[in-house]
Amino acid sequence: MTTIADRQVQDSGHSAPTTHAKLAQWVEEVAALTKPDRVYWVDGSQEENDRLTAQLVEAGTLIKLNEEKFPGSFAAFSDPSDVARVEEQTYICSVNERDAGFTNNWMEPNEMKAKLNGLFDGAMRGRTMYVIPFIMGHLDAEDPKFGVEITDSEYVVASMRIMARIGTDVLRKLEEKQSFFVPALHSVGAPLEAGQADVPWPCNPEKWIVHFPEERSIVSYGSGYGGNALLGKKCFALRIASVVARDEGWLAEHMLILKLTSPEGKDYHVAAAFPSACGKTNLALLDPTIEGWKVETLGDDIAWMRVGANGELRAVNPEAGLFGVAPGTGWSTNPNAMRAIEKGNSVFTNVALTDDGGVWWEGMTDETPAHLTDWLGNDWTPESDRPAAHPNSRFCTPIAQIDMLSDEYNDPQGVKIDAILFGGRRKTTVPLVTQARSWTSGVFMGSTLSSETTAAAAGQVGLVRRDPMAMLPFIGYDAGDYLNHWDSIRSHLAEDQLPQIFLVNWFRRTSEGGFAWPGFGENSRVLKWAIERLEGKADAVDTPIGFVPAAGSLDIKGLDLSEDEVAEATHVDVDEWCAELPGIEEWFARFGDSLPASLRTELDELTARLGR
Ligand SMILES: Nc1nc2c(ncn2[C@@H]2O[C@H](COP(=O)(O)OP(=O)(O)OP(=O)(O)O)[C@@H](O)[C@H]2O)c(=O)[nH]1
Ligand SMILES: O=C([O-])CC(=O)C(=O)O
Ligand SMILES: [Mn+2]
Repeated sequence: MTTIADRQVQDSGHSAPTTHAKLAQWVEEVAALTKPDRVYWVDGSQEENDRLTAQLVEAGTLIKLNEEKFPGSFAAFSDPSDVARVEEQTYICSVNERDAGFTNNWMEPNEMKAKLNGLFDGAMRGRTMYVIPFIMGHLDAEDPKFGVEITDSEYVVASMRIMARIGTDVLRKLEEKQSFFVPALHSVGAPLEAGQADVPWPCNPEKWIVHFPEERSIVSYGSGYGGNALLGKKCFALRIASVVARDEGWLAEHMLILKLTSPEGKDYHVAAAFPSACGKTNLALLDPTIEGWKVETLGDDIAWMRVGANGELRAVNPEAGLFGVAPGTGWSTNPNAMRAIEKGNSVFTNVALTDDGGVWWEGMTDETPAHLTDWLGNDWTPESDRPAAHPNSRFCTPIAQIDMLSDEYNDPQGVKIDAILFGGRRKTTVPLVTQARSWTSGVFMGSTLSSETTAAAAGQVGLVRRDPMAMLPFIGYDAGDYLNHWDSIRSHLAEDQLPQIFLVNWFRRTSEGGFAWPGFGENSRVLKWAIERLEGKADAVDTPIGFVPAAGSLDIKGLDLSEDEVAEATHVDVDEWCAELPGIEEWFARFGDSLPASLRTELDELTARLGR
């Protein structure tokens, strides 16, 4: 049988079908180290994807879904130990330890490289080594940001094809100017000895997700899971890009981007940073419940923002797909995501299977199917005492399948950001929405953002931790330098172009324990209030933490909430905020000298306003 790799090598006549000298050399070096059976250059075509996914079905990694219900779609089930990002094993190996900062793990680069060289020696034995040229952002961007991922996982190839622009077009563009590319090396760390049978989800108990910020390179070992293995996403577009952005004067952020049109036909753009599994995809695909307002999607996870010619903040989404949390995504909460998913061409990971070859997860439909195969492959019924889908199960779907995708998604110039939201998952203290008094006060809100941990990362869930700008696991350099960088962006923005900053919390609980705010589509009411603040229309109450909606200023028409219940969601409890202060002091103390003075002043002023 001719393997895919053989065919490609025969077609092109040589093992490195590129005129990019550095790339050819790197591929050769990696092949010599990892010793794969074959090297294959990914072209990104549909035909190639069909072959690869067929191969994955044969290997048992993918299950082909019911073609009528989910055309061209597949389900994958990971090893139960490989279901989320591994922050403990994620490293920023800057030359100086100081530059990794206290929020990152650090190891001396040469020591790390020696360790990785040991692990990668022969790591791809028995497997195919895939070379995936990719770009984050637009091919015709002014300064295109290229990457090349080398991986021994077909699942990664199929997923990267959805999440980024990949393949021959990218390679040709890369060759044109012999451009720089971020080398991103990935192996599942499971070489096959002669005659050894493969498993459906090869991975290694030992995992390393490593970034070399000065070199702008990435090495990932042992995991096949999304954020650990699809290296264009968190590793490149956030950790490495944040370093590039610091050096080049822009921002790489964990933010959704949406376009909002008011009943008067005025367009606004909002970027919002919430930690993993805290509502970005849901807000980005929001179906407004209020009359006359329209939402369109630009991005659901990552925003690259730079200062435009008129001193405005402009954002692009560098990704091409959604890698969304499945549980909680349903016809009642997020119909736009459901419609995009139904169009097919998707890869689902760790969801449950229905008996008719479809997928299901908690919250997808109001009615729970009577029988499922759960993500671990066991029979499942509504009586089972465990979730059918893993809490961090995901759908991976082309962004172009979103009906409400804005045309502006395709504009390499991006969109002008009018408002920035920072949000977290807090049961108490943080009101539904608060407008910052100023840019600096908004940066303070971002820098002290707190949220309960979720299933998106390995480890205990539900612990409150500080998560600056929702970037805690993704800042590729010293966190104090990062806050200083945010602070400094201010001086490049024109006074009349400054985005307004808001702090939001969809997850506050009532005294009875339920959500104080219905969330999802109803969050359009909060967006409306924010925009009306920009327009100078909505009333607000000046509180110690910022401006919150005055009674009656939040549109609750048609909502099954009383004014008292709205007050419970929006009120500022001074005692709760006073109790919050020691934690913020402790958090700031960790920055030492690198904390921007402006944020220290903000905290002092907040403390004074709270009467402490
Ligand atoms: N109560 C409530 N839950 C929400 C709301 N928005 C999202 N969620 C839930 O939060 C979880 C994560 O939502 P997502 O929108 O996928 O989060 P994300 O920030 O895109 O997550 P990542 O992809 O990990 O970065 C899902 O289970 C949602 O159902 C909301 O407004 N209210
Ligand atoms: O990176 C991932 O695996 C998924 C994701 O979007 C996040 O965790 O923020
Ligand atoms: Mn994310």
